[in-house]
Amino acid sequence: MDNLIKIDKKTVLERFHPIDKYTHKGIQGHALIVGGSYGKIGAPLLSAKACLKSGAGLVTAYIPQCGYDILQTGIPEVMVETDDYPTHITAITTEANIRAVGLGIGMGQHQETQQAVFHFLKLNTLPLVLDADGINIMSENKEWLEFLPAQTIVTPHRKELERLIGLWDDEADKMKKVISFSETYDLVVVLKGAPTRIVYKNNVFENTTGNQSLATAGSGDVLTGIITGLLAQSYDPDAAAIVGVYIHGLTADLALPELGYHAFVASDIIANLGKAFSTLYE
Ligand SMILES: NC(=O)C1=CN([C@@H]2O[C@H](COP(=O)(O)OP(=O)(O)OC[C@H]3O[C@@H](n4cnc5c(N)ncnc54)[C@H](O)[C@@H]3O)[C@@H](O)[C@H]2O)[C@@H](O)CC1
Ligand SMILES: Nc1ncnc2c1ncn2[C@@H]1O[C@H](COP(=O)(O)OP(=O)(O)O)[C@@H](O)[C@H]1O
Ligand SMILES: [Mg+2]
Repeated sequence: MDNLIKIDKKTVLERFHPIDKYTHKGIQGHALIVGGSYGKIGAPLLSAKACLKSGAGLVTAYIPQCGYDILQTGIPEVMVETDDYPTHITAITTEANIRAVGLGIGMGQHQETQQAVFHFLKLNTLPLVLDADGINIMSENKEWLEFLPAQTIVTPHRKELERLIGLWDDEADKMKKVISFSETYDLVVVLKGAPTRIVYKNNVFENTTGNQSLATAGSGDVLTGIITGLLAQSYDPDAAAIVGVYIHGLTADLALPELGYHAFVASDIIANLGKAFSTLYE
């Protein structure tokens, strides 16, 4: 592919914003993570934690009631707003001062949740990351794609991509379809996999970090949190996606000597975020 740009340390440093000595949490930005359902509260927990540990100044998680104690205990630094319903999301309310939203992880696709997404999208103008059930709900209601703000980031894995754009013949056909989809709706498409590729405006970026340790539950939920955290820090959406996938993959490379391929879990991505970001200051 002739327009392919490798995401290496140099590409990332061209887009990375070191944290200013005199910043404060207001400047670092307030992110909102929306997701979770009964049995899948771990997804917004992992995502919100990763978001905060990627430099966002404040993080609020919007979850169903059943996740309240889990979130507050699992990560006390994150603020929590709960839906009126116990097991799934039925409305999505955003507070003032939110700068970026990550939506869909562990959320399920209940009919009431789909309606909540519809009403949210009709009013929302904030930068947005859509993952997991956020993507699946758009696949069920393709006419809602029109409501996505310009440069919304979507982060499908292979199966989610298939639901969103339909089947492709081969790799070249897939890339052609994704480029056309990205242009039609002005989306930054993060094609998660080995390797992860990012498609935006006819540019294709390919990540150089990461390994098979990332094939573990919740690793995509963590990526959504990282990218949303960068968006809240006012990164351009394509830059947030590029820096986010590089740092996410790097955590697995840094952890490899200690954890190997088997014992690495999504929480280890979060545990290694500090080391990964620190390499950008060397
Ligand atoms: N602890 C938690 O709360 C977790 C919640 N999760 C949530 O569970 C929901 C379902 O997500 P899933 O992705 O598991 O379900 P999906 O049904 O969307 O995707 C999984 C299916 O896709 C297939 N597949 C094919 N190629 C794939 C690829 N490259 N990567 C991943 N899968 C591929 C798998 O074999 C499987 O059949 C989402 O809302 C997600 O956020 C998961 O992230 C797991 C952890
Ligand atoms: N073999 C692999 N090599 C590199 N990265 C991988 C591999 N398998 C999975 N990943 C990464 O792990 C993440 C998995 O995301 P996803 O399937 O959404 O997980 P989940 O929904 O469980 O959170 C993606 O960022 C993907 O690129
Ligand atoms: Mg996922």
